[in-house]
Amino acid sequence: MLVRHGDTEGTRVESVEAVKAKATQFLNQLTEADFQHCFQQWNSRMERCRDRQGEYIEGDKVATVIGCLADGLDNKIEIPYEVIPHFPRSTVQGHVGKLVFGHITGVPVVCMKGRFHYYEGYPLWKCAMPVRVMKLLGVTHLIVTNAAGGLNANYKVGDIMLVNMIGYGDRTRTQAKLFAYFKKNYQSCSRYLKVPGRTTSASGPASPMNEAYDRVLIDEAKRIATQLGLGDSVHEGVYTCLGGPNFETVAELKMLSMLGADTVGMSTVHEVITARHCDLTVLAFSLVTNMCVTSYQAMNNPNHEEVIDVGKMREDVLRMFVENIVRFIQKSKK
Ligand SMILES: O=P(O)(O)O[C@H]1O[C@H](CO)[C@@H](O)[C@H]1O
Ligand code: HPA
Repeated sequence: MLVRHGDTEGTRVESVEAVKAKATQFLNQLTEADFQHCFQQWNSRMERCRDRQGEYIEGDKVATVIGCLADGLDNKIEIPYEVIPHFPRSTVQGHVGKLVFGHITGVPVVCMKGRFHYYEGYPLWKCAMPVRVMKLLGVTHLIVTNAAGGLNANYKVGDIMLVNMIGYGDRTRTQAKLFAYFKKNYQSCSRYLKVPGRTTSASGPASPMNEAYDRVLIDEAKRIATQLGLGDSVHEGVYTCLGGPNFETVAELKMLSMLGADTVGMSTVHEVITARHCDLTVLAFSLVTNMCVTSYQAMNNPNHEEVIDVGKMREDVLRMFVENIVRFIQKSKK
């Protein structure tokens, strides 16, 4: 919910109607050109955005991209994507298509019920546009979730994998190679996103995407997992995004596996690139909804219904997990 949070006047929550009116008015001011401009001249644009934002939003917000969580928010306000000017529409089965504002343990959050995928026909910049909107609304942290196929043989259906594309000690050489491979893709991805290219020296540690996934949040999420008794089912690994909408072939999965990927899906990467570009702190995790089939003989192909079912099955765990993470973010800001 767009609330004045921890402000000096002691007003924690405005009336729901007042907040809704302001949010709608604010979103109505945004034009497609605004978003295009955001991508092209980010720095100066952000100054203006900050000014606008200051008109009615103060304090810190947390955003999550996790559908089920939206249902349990306190003081919920739902804004269907259709009423938000220039917003894409959800076309994927199981993706409802609403921005939901509310609170998690007293912390103001905005959730997306339904995200946008490249395979729906949207350009990547448009798939990631909600992240820009969140930034404009004052969001500071983005918790991105996805349903994904498990490539790592140690994973099981229902497990959680905290995304850590690269770096940090326990990476293998294969994963370092994978990063080099992805770095190239980031650069071409950036072009689609209309983000000014980020160049890196051949040998340098380089791209800001190295720290895309916040180390403090990853470590805290692991600690929370242990505390919640989820220890064995929570991992840290490499997420890969392919274009979809088809599930991957055995050959593709073998290749990804050899490159060191641990989960595979069809989202998240462009959202995270965008979030980092507008300086949001990011935590991302995959829910392993199916194990990838890497044998031509296997008969158990993945399907979207299975993905939705496993998502539902793990809803309570995900909610608990995210609530604790949000609580930590809030505490760490004080
Ligand atoms: O990445 P999210 O949106 O969680 O969804 C995943 O699940 C769908 C496949 O069933 C694909 O859209 C894939 O990307
Ligand atoms: O196996 C998968 N592949 C791609 N995307 C997915 N989303 C859920 N499972 C999968």
